[in-house]
Amino acid sequence: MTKGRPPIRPGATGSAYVKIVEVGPRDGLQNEKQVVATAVKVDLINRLSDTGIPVVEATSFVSPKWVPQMADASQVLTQIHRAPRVSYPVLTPNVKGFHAALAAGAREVAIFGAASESFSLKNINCSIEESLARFQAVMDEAHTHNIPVRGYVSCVLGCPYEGRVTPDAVARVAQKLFDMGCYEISLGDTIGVGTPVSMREMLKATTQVVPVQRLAVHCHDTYGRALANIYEALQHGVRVVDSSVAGLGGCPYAKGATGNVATEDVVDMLDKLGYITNVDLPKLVKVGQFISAHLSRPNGSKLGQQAPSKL
Ligand SMILES: CC(C)(COP(=O)([O-])OP(=O)([O-])OC[C@H]1O[C@@H](n2cnc3c(N)ncnc32)[C@H](O)[C@@H]1OP(=O)([O-])[O-])[C@@H](O)C(=O)NCCC(=O)NCCSC(=O)C[C@@](C)(O)CC(=O)[O-]
Repeated sequence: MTKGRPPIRPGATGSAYVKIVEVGPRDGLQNEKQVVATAVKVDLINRLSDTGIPVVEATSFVSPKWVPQMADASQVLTQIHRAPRVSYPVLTPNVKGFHAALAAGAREVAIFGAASESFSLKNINCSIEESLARFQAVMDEAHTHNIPVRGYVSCVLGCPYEGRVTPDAVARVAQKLFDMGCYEISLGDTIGVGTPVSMREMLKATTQVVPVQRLAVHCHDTYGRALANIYEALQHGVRVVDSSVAGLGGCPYAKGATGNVATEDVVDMLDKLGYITNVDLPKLVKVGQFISAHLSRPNGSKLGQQAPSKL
């Protein structure tokens, strides 16, 4: 254990516990220019599963014409070693994706909408209203098969095509997904333009319609403000944070957006603030170094760039 870290308390759930949702294998790798071999994805997920992270988003069942990097979704999901206390949600934009995910053994899925019309069109080729109808069909199937569904709202603090997105627009979509039955709504700052002020305004509106215990934040780090924005969200009671090991990623439909905030840096900040994540940070740092080396890319985690003796 790192010197000065609070003791790990397995199963801690109180308000000091923050759930980390690792999205690197999906959100990170979907945007890689090079083809990443299935075996490497599986290795990455297995290593992440061994760090104490409770949720590892594994892949997405989307059109391979739209996102070729996720074309091996079924192979990834069937080849990973599933750790007993880890869940492995996958993205399913429609019923076709849901059935493919189910056939590959998915036990949890996520639907993904947006608070901006233009982004919805670019990302999933339909309007917000149409997307909600598609998602309802996924929810119905999920209900039949007893599969929990997570919901995403993209562009909650700004859109690459429309600019400002109002807090009310975010709250509207978040509420629809929640009312549909999503157990958790992840609020995505897709292009990392948010600030603590815009995060505050957005959460003020969204927590009016969705209980804060059901909200997660998903911050990209384009301008280096993700940790500050997460800190702000913590002040409002948010206790679920999405992040990506080594800061992998971006979104194929949000040009210029860099990766998610690095999981290592989030866990480190939470540790230093006295929150509990149950994540083994030195192990996680090694996973970030492994994938960065494999992809021959700079490690997007500040912590991951340090020498092991300094951790
Ligand atoms: C949503 C669709 C499928 C609609 O795509 P479409 O073209 O409108 O769909 P369609 O129903 O007209 O079907 C067209 C073709 O796609 C196939 N198809 C249809 N559905 C599927 C499926 N599920 N899996 C595999 N294939 C599928 C379908 O069979 C057909 O094949 P064809 O007859 O041409 O050979 C498409 O737009 C798509 O795949 N988009 C990809 C979106 C995506 O993955 N974006 C990145 C993830 S979102 C994100 O990163 C943001 C997030 C979540 O991280 C939060 C944040 O940061 O904000």
